[in-house]
Parts: sequence; structure tokens; C-alpha cells
Amino acid sequence: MALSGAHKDRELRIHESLDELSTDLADYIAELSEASVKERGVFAIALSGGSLISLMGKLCEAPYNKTVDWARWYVFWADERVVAKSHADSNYKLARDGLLFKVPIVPSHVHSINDSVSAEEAANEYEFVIRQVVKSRIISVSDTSDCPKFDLILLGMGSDGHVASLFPNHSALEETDEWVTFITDSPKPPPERITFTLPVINSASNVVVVVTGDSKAEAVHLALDDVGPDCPLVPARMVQPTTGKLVWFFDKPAASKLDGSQFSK
Ligand SMILES: O=C(O)[C@H](O)[C@@H](O)[C@H](O)[C@H](O)COP(=O)(O)O
Repeated sequence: MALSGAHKDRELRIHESLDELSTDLADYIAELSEASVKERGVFAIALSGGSLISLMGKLCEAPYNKTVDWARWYVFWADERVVAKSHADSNYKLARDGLLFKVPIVPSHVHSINDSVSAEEAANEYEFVIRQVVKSRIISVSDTSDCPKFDLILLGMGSDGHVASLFPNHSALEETDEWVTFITDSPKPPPERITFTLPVINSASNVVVVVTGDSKAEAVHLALDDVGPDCPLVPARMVQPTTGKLVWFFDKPAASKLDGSQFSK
């Protein structure tokens, strides 16, 4: 790792290359999985779309393909595009083809959205599914709210600072009653999406944000540095787990505009 720094309640890991980042990310997810299976007997993980899935690719290779307790994984999506599961835009398809099909995850443990209803219905149904899984204790409950406490929520970030399908200045950012909400006007296509709300993201035991490429550098700066009230408030800045741990994984270009003073060699 090039640099790493812990600041307030978050850890920032900056990597020399995408290869190094992928290895560290696979190691970290495998560690969290092991700890959660030891403590709770299961690992409830929520994925996002985008480049994240290919950056998780090393989990399908040795040693992780054999050492991770895949049978104990329960898989959800922090956000999903409301398209058919066979559609190239589907986050489910992306994860299925890039990860889930390549490891022995139990198919009934994979909870994706209903793709044959409206975005609003898909969000409501998905929240209902998550409520049932919480009832069965496969997902824990937050100590500080009634929200689900996922063992790990994995996020990417767009160059506008969006995370999951929570976009800048969108009313979905203010949703506090629902666990899962929907949007029909996503600035990043496709327009119809469902997304975990901020209270759910911030109730997780662990949140990981994976960001690569220099097109994200400004948003990284806005999300993490002490920029002051005149700068735009990017959604990624609102990712602040209440009691959970937050770790950001970067390559060097994505971290190039970060205030260097928070790092140590
Ligand atoms: O479904 C989606 O669009 C994602 O969940 C979204 O939040 C993604 O993670 C970011 O846009 C980053 O995507 P990239 O890593 O591909 O830039």
C-alpha cells in the first residue's frame, strides 16, 4: 500500500496499482466475512454496481475461492437499476457474471429485486424482503435505530460524489423513514433505480467505499477533506456509520487531490 491514514472514524487506504487495491480489497472482505461468520454464523453483504465488482474479482481466485465460507454469505444490493435481470445495466447481472456464479454461494441466499414491477413497488418489496431477513436474524438490527445492520455494505462513488443511487441534491438523500427508496430521474442512466437510504448505509457494521481513477479526485476531496460550508455537499460525505467502521480504498489518481496531511508513511 502506498499510504494509509486513519482520521476521525475512518480509514483511508491508497494503493500503488489496481492490482494492489484488488488484493487488499479481497483480503479485507475475506477478513470481515471470517469475523462475521465466527461471531454470528452468517455474513450479510450488500453490493453496488459499477467498477466495484471487477475490483472484487480476486475473491473468485485462490486462496479466497477456497478459504471464504461462501455458504454463509447472504447477498443484497445497496442499489439496483430497475431493468430486467438479463439486461446489461442490471447490477444483479454484473455481480452474478463477475462474482456470484464463480463461487459456491447458495442461490437462495442471493436477494435481488423484483425486476417486473415499477421502481416504487420494487423498492417497497425489497424493503419487505429485508425486513423478513432481519426477522430471521440473518441481518442484525442496529443498536441505535430500528435499521438493519448489514455486516458489510460496499459502495462505489461517481465523479459527482454519488454513492449507491443517492445523487447530489436529490430528495432521496433526505429519506429517513424508509430503508429502501426509489428514484425515476437518475442523472446516471438508467433513470429508474432503487437504493438503500442513508440511515441504512450508516447503520452497517462496516462500510467500504472503493474509488479509482482521476475523474473521481475532486469528489474524493469534497467528500473527505475539510472543505468548508461553501463547497457542494456530496452524498459520499454523508456516509458516516454511526457505530460501524468506514474504510475507503483508492488508487493513487483517485486520491490525488486529498489533503496529504492526514497520511503517514
Ligand atoms: O448502480 C450504480 O450505478 C452504482 O451502484 C453506483 O453507485 C456506482 O457504484 C458508482 O456510479 C461508481 O461506479 P464506477 O465505479 O463504475 O464509476
